[in-house]
Amino acid sequence: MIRFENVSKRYADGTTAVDDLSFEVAAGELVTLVGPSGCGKTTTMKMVNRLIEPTSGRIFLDGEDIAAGDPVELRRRIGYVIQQVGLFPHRTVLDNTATVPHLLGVSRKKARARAAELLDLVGLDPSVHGERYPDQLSGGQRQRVGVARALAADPPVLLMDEPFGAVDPVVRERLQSEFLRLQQSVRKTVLFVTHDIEEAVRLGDRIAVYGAGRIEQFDTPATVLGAPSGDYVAEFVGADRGLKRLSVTPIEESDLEQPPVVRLDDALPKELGARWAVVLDADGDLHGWISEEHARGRTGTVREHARRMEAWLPVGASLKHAFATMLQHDAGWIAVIDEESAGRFLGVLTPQSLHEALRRSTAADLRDVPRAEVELETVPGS
Ligand SMILES: Nc1ncnc2c1ncn2[C@@H]1O[C@H](COP(=O)(O)OP(=O)(O)OP(=O)(O)O)[C@@H](O)[C@H]1O
Repeated sequence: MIRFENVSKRYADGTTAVDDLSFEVAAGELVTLVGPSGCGKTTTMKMVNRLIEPTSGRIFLDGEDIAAGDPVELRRRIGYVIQQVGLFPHRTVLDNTATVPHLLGVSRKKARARAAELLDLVGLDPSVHGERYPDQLSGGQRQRVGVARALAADPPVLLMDEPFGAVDPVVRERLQSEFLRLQQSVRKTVLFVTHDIEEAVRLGDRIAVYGAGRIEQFDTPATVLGAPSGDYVAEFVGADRGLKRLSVTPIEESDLEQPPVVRLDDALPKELGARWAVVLDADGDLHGWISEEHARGRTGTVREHARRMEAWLPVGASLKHAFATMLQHDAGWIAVIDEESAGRFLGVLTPQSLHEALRRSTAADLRDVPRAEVELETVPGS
């Protein structure tokens, strides 16, 4: 969808901002450009919508060399979100969002109706926030309007330059989750600039890690974290990259252990055969758990002695989420269920299997990377 071919940019004062850059972004892919200040991320992005022209090399959008066409026409196909949102101060939020489609010839009524839908999509209530002016919104709400406005003309490509940089960390995390959810439904081709590695890892299908004017590594978050291409990337992603990797590795069914299982309506067994067992209902759904200590010497049914399960997660949740849940409930294991099939119990994850899962994902992602270059950190407590 977007292809850079040997692109360089030298500014008039001799600064080489981007040096012989070649990469490709697939349709519907979200690529984060991450790196320290001044490494050329913004320059890269602004060459895509021709706010900056390259000194050499070519950029293709959907197979067409962008230098050949009209820049205004080009920008209609590209949404642009920046940190200083740039909303019109004297227009309401709804009008701000409807402006571009209206300029493109959509009737005012239709443009406003679409704007209301988009505000809703980014988590703003059009009937409440739509009639306000930009200075009557919080920073996070203004950023949401920025995203809604960029989507208003339904462009296939979105360029986002530190869009969540100006808000506090809690709001930023919320905006990131909302944006990820939104991207799942709109599937735009996105270039997203950030200097925050956490943000890059969380949002990117792939990450381009920049050194001065060049991409040092361009790969999935899991691979960048599991096998940094060299000292520069290793240092940039941070010494805690093993922990960061937890957040990009989902729990898979094959990671799970199978503990003893008892049914709710069974008679209490004499021995559980383990320190604890999982309790399922007649449909195989998770009910809770029972401990050997609690069951020993007692009679009756499992139901009378079972405890409710607090620590559980759906399959597909991240290993980080699993680890956090274990800590939160002070639990040595957590149950994993299949939400798609109404909560069917699949198995449990322990610190041991969590560590194994991390190893498994590293091995799977890094098939082509020599073993000696793969670094893993152990999970604390395992
Ligand atoms: N108009 C310009 N004239 C001269 N040099 C420029 C110009 N714009 C940017 N530069 C330089 O080009 C280099 C890359 O700048 P760019 O804005 O692309 O970096 P960045 O990675 O986006 O940085 P930041 O994270 O700080 O925004 C920097 O050294 C910058 O000083």
